[in-house]
Amino acid sequence: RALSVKQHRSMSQLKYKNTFIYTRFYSTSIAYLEKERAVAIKAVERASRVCQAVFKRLVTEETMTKKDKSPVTVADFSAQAVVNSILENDFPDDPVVGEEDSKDLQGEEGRVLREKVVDLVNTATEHPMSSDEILRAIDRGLYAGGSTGRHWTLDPIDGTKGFLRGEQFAVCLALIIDGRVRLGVLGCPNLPWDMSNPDGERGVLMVAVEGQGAFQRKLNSSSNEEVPISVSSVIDTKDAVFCESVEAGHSNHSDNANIAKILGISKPSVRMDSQCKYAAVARGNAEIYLRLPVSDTYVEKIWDHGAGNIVIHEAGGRVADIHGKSLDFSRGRTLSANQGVVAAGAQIFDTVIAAVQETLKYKSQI
Ligand SMILES: Nc1ncnc2c1ncn2[C@@H]1O[C@H](COP(=O)(O)O)[C@@H](O)[C@H]1OP(=O)(O)O
Ligand SMILES: [Mg+2]
Ligand SMILES: [Mg+2]
Ligand SMILES: [Mg+2]
Repeated sequence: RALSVKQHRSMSQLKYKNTFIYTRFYSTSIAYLEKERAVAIKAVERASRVCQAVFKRLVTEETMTKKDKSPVTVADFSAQAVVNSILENDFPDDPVVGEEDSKDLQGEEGRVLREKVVDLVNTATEHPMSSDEILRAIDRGLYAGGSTGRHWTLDPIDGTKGFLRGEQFAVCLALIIDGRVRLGVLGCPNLPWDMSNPDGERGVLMVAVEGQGAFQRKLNSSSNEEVPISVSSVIDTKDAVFCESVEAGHSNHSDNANIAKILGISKPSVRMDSQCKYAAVARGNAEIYLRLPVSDTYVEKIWDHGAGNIVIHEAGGRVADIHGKSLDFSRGRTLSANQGVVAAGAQIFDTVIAAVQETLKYKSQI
């Protein structure tokens, strides 16, 4: 699985010159998820471009409100349609667990929004799509998920609130096989390429396949160059920086601050929307991601953590819930077996979980 690109290429030539023996060898152990990786990158790149176009043209005009009061824009629907139609084309048998559905785009009530979505999607697809085809593509995301077989999970825009503020958001796509995340792509259009130069070039895509490491590449670039990434080498938590949600309604800022105090952290937290927090930890811009639950009833969704989870693992980090338990992607559309999320480099991970436990124990006593 960890063969170099050169080795991959030589095996694929053998595949064409010779017969099934090589084909089988190639497909099971050499090119593990090679096609899926390329297609997922293409899909996330296209969807990211759609989101950026929407931000330029539409964000300030109009947003709509979902029942749960989260803002949903024409970009969420368009990006889901774009990714799902690319996946359908290359992997017609793969179901998708996607965040959005077409309900709000249907009938006379949905007409205005639907027309905008149709317009936008057709700027990003190779072949024009009809309105019905677009609604159907969005609803390919209704799959229930589960512990067997393969399915994708998609958050067409994670961090809608960040997107609307012109700050961080991410297009997140992951492939789950038999209940485990095997491939993840994070498109982060507003993330600076170099954090030490925040006003410089923006747009990062991170990609990870199980056993192959994590990489970043420039989004919106003709270059396919990929750079390996790894988590920070900081081993003393007092030198660490932690990141958390901007929205206090998504993660408990005061619990997060207590944990930081126990860890001896003196630097202020980095507040960032979306799975860009995983990206920041994966390339060592921050050491820890804390997502302490704000309520006992909120259940995290698989599309909010799938891609980030594998990018962190492949960059040398670990991810678990507040009890130190790995995230279980086999339960369906949600992470119903888990509560909250903690991510950090492998070397400091156990120390961070211990601080989380201490904070929670103290809270339960008062
Ligand atoms: N009470 C909650 N606890 C944790 N996450 C939440 C909560 N409510 C919404 N979210 C989700 O948090 C994610 C954004 O996280 P962040 O603030 O870290 O960027 C969104 O996907 C959002 O889902 P939704 O799209 O359903 O609103
Ligand atoms: Mg949402
Ligand atoms: Mg989300
Ligand atoms: Mg979303």
